[in-house]
Amino acid sequence: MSTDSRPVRVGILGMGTVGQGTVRVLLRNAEEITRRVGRDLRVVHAAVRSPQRLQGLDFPGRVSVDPWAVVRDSEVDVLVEVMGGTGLARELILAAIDSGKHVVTANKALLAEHGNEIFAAAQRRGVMVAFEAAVAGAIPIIKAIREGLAGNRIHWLAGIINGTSNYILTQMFREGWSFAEALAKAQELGYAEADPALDVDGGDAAHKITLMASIAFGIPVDFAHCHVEGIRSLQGEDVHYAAELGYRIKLLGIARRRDDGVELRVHPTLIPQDHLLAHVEGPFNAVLADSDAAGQSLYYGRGAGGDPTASAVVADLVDVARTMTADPSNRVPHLAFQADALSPLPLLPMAEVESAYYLRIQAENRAGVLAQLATILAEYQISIEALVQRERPGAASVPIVLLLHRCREGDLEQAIARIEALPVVTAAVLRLRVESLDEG
Ligand SMILES: NC(=O)C1=CN([C@@H]2O[C@H](COP(=O)(O)OP(=O)(O)OC[C@H]3O[C@@H](n4cnc5c(N)ncnc54)[C@H](OP(=O)(O)O)[C@@H]3O)[C@@H](O)[C@H]2O)C=CC1
Ligand SMILES: N[C@@H](CCO)C(=O)O
Repeated sequence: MSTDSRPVRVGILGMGTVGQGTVRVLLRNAEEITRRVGRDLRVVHAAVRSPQRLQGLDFPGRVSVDPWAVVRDSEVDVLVEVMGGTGLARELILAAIDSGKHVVTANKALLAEHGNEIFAAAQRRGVMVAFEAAVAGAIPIIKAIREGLAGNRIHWLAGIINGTSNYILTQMFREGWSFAEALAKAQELGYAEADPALDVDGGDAAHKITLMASIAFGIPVDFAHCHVEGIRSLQGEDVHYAAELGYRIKLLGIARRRDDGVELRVHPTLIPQDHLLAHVEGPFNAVLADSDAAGQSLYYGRGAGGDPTASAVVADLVDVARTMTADPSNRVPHLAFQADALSPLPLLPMAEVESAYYLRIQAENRAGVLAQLATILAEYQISIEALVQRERPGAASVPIVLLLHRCREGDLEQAIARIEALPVVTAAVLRLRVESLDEG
């Protein structure tokens, strides 16, 4: 039992999907939480732009429309930031840290872009910034990597870490919904970001893999060098060709440590259809970690939505409440490694990445085309593993799908430029990466 039995007083910025979920979970599980912490966690003040959003919620504290009122409230010990954005949210969090408040946030965009500044400020002031909810919703992935795998050298992480885009891919390609229908439903269910382009264009997954790379490899947060591609370019025919070749397509975030640097990338990826990750559907997330002692470990759960995200926010509140009286130097470091022991490993450009590839090449429907493609690829020492070409009698052009063995992306890009310049090739080449997700 803690020696300080006073309630820990919580202020919340934002009472939308996550904010309301957090209050609901805190109220519903109050007794269990108190038994775990040894003190009550009590929400005393919340900020929301439209207070009518709180109708129907048995909200126990004060409500302000001005978020600064919560930050400046001397009765607030811990600030939960779940309003989103990277401008005002940054100022509010820095001010809260400056006044000695601990912070819990679900805001991956803010931490991916300003994490180094925020963690440094918290380190100086001796307060905690906890962010379990920022990555993979309910899955305790930050704790798993930062603490559970702390004895390992982590080789790589690969994750389905955007619930909205995984939900859209599932509904489009398994249920036959349109992109617009699936996105609208994801927004209605509270999965999507305020700006859903962040979900479908890969930015949200990039924020998350950037944070995970930092805690896995002990490197500063460097979102600017993360390579990002989303799901908009995917077509039904790619999903079907991939299936024919034995693969499923998922939006993956990948962070891989190499001797010469770190690969950090988000893109649609073909993965073997019998792999566990291939069966992660709807708003669920999963992260596969490959490390030297543990081998491969897989973490699976709900990646978005009010209650699942609240589960992570409340877990962080419990952690903060348990350790807020401890000497700051004895707490778990924000980025898993001691702040003065971060590695300068560079993030590698995509040209240096090695992968297998799927190409869809639209070309004139006549003899000799395949030979031209094979000749160009051979000049870059790129070999073909499999090929799919359907007869389409009478069609002026046909898709040719190639599965390529592993090669350097810079070489492939040069070969693709040569292929696109061929007079027989009628459209831009679609290039997707293929990952076997094998150990090591
Ligand atoms: N939804 C999810 O599944 C997950 C979300 N997150 C992150 O959590 C954060 C919140 O997301 P979510 O709950 O979905 O977002 P919502 O849009 O549902 O809620 C945001 C809340 O913040 C309030 N707000 C925004 N700006 C201000 C302001 N200037 N002053 C006062 N209140 C403000 C809004 O008020 P009003 O309602 O009046 O506009 C609203 O109550 C984001 O950073 C998001 O990326 C993280 C993991 C999962
Ligand atoms: N918009 C995010 C919320 C969870 O971080 C997603 O869909 O995964």
